[in-house]
Amino acid sequence: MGAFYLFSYWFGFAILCILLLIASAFLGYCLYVKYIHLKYDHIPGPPRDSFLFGHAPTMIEETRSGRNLHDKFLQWSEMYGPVYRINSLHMVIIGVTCPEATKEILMSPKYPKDKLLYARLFNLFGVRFLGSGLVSATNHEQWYKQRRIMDPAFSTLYLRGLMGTFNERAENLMDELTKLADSKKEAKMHQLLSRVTLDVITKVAFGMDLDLVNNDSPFLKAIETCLKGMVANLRDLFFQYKQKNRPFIKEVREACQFLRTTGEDWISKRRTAVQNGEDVPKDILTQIIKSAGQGCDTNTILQNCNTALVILQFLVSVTRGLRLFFLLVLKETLRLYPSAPGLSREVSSDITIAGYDIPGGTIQMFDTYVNGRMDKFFKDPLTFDPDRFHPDATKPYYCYFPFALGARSCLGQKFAQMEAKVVMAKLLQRFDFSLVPGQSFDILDTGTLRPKSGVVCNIKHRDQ
Ligand code: HEM
Repeated sequence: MGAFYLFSYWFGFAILCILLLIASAFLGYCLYVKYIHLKYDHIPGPPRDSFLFGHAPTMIEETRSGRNLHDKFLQWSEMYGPVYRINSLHMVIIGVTCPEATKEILMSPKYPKDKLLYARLFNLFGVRFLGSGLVSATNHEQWYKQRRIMDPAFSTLYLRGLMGTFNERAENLMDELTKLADSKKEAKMHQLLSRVTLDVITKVAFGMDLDLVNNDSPFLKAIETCLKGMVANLRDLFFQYKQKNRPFIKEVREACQFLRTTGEDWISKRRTAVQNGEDVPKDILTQIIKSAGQGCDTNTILQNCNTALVILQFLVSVTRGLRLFFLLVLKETLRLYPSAPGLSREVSSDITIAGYDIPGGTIQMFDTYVNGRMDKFFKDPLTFDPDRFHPDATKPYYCYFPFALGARSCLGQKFAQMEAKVVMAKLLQRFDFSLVPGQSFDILDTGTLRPKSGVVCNIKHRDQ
């Protein structure tokens, strides 16, 4: 009996000590959060939803209810000025719409991509996702090594040689549209364009004939699922710990694994073929394997191929102004509907932006969607006017960056433009489009932005 009492006494004591420890750790953490608030509260910002979670509940709710989070950032930028503060736990992100700061920070390699966001792309719920590929590498040396390997495969000269493939894939889409126009059936343009985009990259980059315009492929679903998982994981720090998300997390892991093994398989077959001197397609993968030489492992190539595939879900919304001059239309479309609107950088030392002293160690966030819709940068910002980008018009000054800026700008910019040019030229020459009533210009925020109602169109042959 005595032993039992003694055990209960010590057990109770141990529990009490543990509780006290947890309480003091929590108190210490709260004090730290308070210190962070004091350190940054001279920077304007919306009222926090809660002491601990800061603005995270608002952001999670925006995402959960299907609204575009970037509209919230736009609202905050308009209310609080060129720099505003977002808190979440002990972390602070500064939203910036000051052109001088945008120029300084995005154009200089001195400010790396931030680890908080980009390191979360390394793994997705425990399965390797983008690794330290081009988009997600935060270490400059590591990034530079890879970019040097990838650059030649995305040069204008090299891409011009792939024009035949661009054309051939775009023709598949035209055939499908011809069928729809003949049978007077509606065309789900967003879906079709997503498919042709992926079709082009898998052919141009990996020499694969998936013909996604006419066939379903687990590939499409896997990429969609990974993208969804990526956004959920980025926007809600506790997403993976919530019981109700378990089935979805399992799906994401499987999708990630599927992309990885498929990519590994394609790459290792091609490496072997190149090493054996076999006749291989003159595509981007061959170019990368050759320029990487022996020093580049499958992993490095794979993580960049995965990156490219995920990125290719970015789609230009070709809903308006189809008959206007191509490049201006494309630029104006990306002003209002940028596919990848947000960028962030880590600023390790103190900096002054628009008169506000910002302590070192913060993350600065730049948003081309927000800038593009502010009337301090673009007159009547919601009016679609391609002439804003006319060569004679004043160029936007560091307030327009749909392909990012500086060294870390989009590697695939020329690729995307070339592809859009081929597809749009064919579309314009051959068909007339009218939106099916009920379609809106609303945006679906899935990390990348896309048209919410799918751009369903009635199409007619142009000569009819
Ligand atoms: C309309 C189409 C596209 C848009 C709007 C776009 C936009 C962007 C943006 C904003 C970034 C910077 C991302 C960040 O810093 O987090 C980026 C990076 C990148 N993009 Fe694109 N992109 C497009 C198409 C493509 C295509 C077709 C490819 C490849 C085939 C591609 C490959 C890349 C790569 C590899 C990076 C990382 C570059 C680096 O850090 O060195 N993109 N893109």
